[in-house]
Amino acid sequence: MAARGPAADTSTAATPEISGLTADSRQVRPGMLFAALSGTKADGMAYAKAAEAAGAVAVLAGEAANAEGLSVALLRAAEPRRALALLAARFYRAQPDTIAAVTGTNGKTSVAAFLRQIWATAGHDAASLGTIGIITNAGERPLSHTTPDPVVLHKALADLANEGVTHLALEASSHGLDQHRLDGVRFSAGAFTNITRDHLDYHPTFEDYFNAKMRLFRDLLPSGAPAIIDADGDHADDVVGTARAKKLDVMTVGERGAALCLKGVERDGFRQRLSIIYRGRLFTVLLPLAGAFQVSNALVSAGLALGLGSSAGGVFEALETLRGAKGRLDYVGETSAGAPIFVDYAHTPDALVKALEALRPYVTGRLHVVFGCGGDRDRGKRPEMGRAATANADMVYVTDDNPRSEEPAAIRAAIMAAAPGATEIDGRAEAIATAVGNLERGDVLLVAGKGHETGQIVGTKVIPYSDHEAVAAALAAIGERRASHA
Ligand SMILES: CC(=O)N[C@H]1[C@@H](OP(=O)(O)OP(=O)(O)OC[C@H]2O[C@@H](n3ccc(=O)[nH]c3=O)[C@H](O)[C@@H]2O)O[C@H](CO)[C@@H](O)[C@@H]1O[C@H](C)C(=O)N[C@@H](C)C(=O)N[C@H](CCC(=O)O)C(=O)O
Ligand SMILES: Nc1ncnc2c1ncn2[C@@H]1O[C@H](COP(=O)(O)OP(=O)(O)OP(=O)(O)O)[C@@H](O)[C@H]1O
Ligand SMILES: N[C@H](CCC[C@H](N)C(=O)O)C(=O)O
Ligand SMILES: [Mg+2]
Repeated sequence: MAARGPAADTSTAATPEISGLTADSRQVRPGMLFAALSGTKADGMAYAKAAEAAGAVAVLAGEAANAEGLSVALLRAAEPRRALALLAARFYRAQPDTIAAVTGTNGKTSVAAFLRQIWATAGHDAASLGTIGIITNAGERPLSHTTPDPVVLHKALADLANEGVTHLALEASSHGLDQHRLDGVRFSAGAFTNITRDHLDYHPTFEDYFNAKMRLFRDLLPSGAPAIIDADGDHADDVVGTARAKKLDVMTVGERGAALCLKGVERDGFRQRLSIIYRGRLFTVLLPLAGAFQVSNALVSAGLALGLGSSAGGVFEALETLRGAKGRLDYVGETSAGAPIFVDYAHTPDALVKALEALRPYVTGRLHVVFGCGGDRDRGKRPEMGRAATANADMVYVTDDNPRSEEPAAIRAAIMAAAPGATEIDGRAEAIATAVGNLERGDVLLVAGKGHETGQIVGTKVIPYSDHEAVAAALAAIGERRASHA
């Protein structure tokens, strides 16, 4: 391909053939274009010469970039991240025909997983892409980000399309939207779950966080595309306003929903019987998942499928066979006294409240929770999660999540300051073992924050670790049985 991107302004006459694209000088191979991006830690322009030495034939950079010392073509763009994304879209070309994006603080992974299952039930070759990787009818492959950088993303889209995937549900993170990782993706529909506190280490204010999410509706979805919005959360009206301003086909869902209106929910063991009005007709659905939050996620995913043309009968039938995404309120076993244990990915204050509320109906004794907070992430979440745990659980164990570069004891102390009566335990497996050992008949244990993760990030190292395995080991250690299904 020629190096001229749609948003780029070429400053030299040369238009070399480009063999590949990267924003990381360490990944440059001969013939590639190097995008010199200004990031949170470094300025990519500092690596332009290294990229040239490694064989880059063009450098994409911001408008103020200085070509001095560079002998390869320098492309300048007002928004180099966007230009890189558009170049990646042109370079890899193929994308699944139908791509739906879901944004929101919590529920993206779950909605993407549900939509993939609804489409697969309808006979489509469907996939999902996000925090738990890329999942197709044929298998799974991991990703390092919820929303991958544009080069990784567009290569994945082309691979999926070439493998025959026609329907893709993907997660749009606020970092991804803010950093233009999704620009150039041909979206057919979008959805919004909810917005509560998260990522205020990266976004200067909550308003900035909200506005980053709104890029999906304002900048990325084409006019007329379905926009499914959970109407029951705070700020839903502002999202509806943004979507209407772009002339999207707004479908609200939930108790206050106009397109899918939730009329009633009855608990049936760990299942829930839902009464839903759609186009004036009443549908009853037996959802095989626990928790009010999963009802919201099921409605958002159903709205996406319906908005994109699936039949109502097929969609509501598919909801009856949904499986939760891995590590989202996963039942992992129980003690011989019958106290069940769940692993969940709640790592925000609201998610912790919602996960504990989901389990409260099953508790006749005490609700226990083991959790920590990630290092190098929004510090304001720590006291809020401490408060959420003490207000909604009876036994609180504060331990480590992914400490990253931070001192684990300091993270725990910030949570403990807002969690009176909690027990602090150094070491996540130890905390789980203690909590499991304390379970009595009628109790329930929630292990929150790491969900599907298979490693613990300590410093820059990833140590193999899984909450599922830690629970199994804790049960084995006290000679209790582990349930055979998850
Ligand atoms: C804060 C953030 O989002 N950072 C991401 C961003 O890095 P950055 O642009 O700030 O990079 P930087 O380190 O300042 O470097 C600037 C530029 O110099 C380049 N460089 C740097 C060193 C070198 O030797 N050569 C070189 O070319 C870098 O490749 C980069 O392009 O772009 C990088 C390349 O795509 C990402 O790997 C990196 O993700 C970091 C590791 C990260 O942890 N991101 C998380 C917070 C994230 O994105 N999370 C979201 C949301 C999760 C959720 O809520 O679900 C996600 O979508 O996963
Ligand atoms: N609709 C929802 N409302 C509130 N909390 C939710 C909702 N859906 C899921 N949760 C909680 O948030 C956790 C994460 O859910 P999920 O992985 O689906 O969200 P996500 O938006 O993809 O998160 P991440 O940004 O970390 O990728 C769940 O384990 C659960 O505790
Ligand atoms: N995508 C989220 C995941 C957090 C998971 C939690 N285990 C942690 O490490 O804080 C983030 O990067 O903020
Ligand atoms: Mg996710």
